[in-house]
Amino acid sequence: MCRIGSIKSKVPIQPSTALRLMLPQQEGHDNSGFAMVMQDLYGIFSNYKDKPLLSLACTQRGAQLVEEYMDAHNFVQLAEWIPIPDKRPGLDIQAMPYYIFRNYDYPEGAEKMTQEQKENLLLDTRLALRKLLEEAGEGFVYSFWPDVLTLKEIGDPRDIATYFHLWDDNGCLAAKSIVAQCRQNTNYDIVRYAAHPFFLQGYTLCANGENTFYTKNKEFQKSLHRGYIGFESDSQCFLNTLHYVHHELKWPLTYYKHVITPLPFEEIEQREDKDVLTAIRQSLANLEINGPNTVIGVLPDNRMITCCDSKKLRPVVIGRTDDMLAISSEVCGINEIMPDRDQTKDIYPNEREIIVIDNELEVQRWKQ
Ligand SMILES: NC(=O)CC[C@H](N)C(=O)O
Repeated sequence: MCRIGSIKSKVPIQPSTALRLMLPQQEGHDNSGFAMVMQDLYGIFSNYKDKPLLSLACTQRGAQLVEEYMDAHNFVQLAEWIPIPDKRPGLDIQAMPYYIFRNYDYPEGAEKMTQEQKENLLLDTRLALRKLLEEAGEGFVYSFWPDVLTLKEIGDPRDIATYFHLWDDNGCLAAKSIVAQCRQNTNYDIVRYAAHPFFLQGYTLCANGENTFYTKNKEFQKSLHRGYIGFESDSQCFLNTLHYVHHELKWPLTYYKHVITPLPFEEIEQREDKDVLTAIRQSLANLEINGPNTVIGVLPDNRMITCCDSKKLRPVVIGRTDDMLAISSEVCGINEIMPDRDQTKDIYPNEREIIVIDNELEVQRWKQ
């Protein structure tokens, strides 16, 4: 069983806090993937919050291919962070030669584009870079979006942090939102793209569990949107459905839960909104999920969410102080980073709700 965790804070935090949240939970994963997505960035990217940030891991040739592509498509490089790794012997990490985090200015003429056109440009650019690197076997690209940084690796999270100097708290990387996952592979090959969280057009998501409707979800999703690709982990289906319901159909977020874990027909019959709920069940049955699962997500407006499968077969807990809130598979992670919080205020979400944390750290519980 993987472990998932996230922190939303009023003051910027560094990755070491997210690692301290995750490490006490290490019994639950097998070093098959560690990743984190940082959003609402401070540190070295603070002056470029509105400019798209590319996160990739590649070879030297891969870096060259990306540069050529970006030049040819008139993206102008603004700022860059290329970590100089700590290569001490004995670290459990399957590192790539280069990690590149680079802000670009939009191509000329982008100021006339609508928000939707810009979002499509960024997605299409990421997909094109992914294809380029994949075909050449020279690297991986994880996100290309303003104010979002993704780091993915295979190995022991503690060693990965050492490799990237994340224990040093040197102020380079800081954010008000971090989502992290330590993976236990229950799917197929161990590959970088399978490390959660996954990212798509402002939506971030990681999961703990199994989606036994993976094949059904995947076949349907492939026909819905060009961004629904890869499927290296069954959990990517949760992200695609979140994006589809909220971004493509533009439905209120509450319907996400009704799509992935609909109420039983007997319960729907008792509800005032039974026509809508029945229509959803009938038309989007292929997006229902099954199996034990908990997910943590972040929306384009930076709200953070969590919800569980319909039987609550995977744990999750939320703890908070005045300035910081954390979601975690296990309470021991929260105890580590917030030992002095009021534990009586911890929230254990139930199987029929979505928890939404807004940017003031107010917690809303939306009953399905
Ligand atoms: N152990 C887990 O929770 C695994 C999550 C998911 N099934 C994956 O392999 O990516």
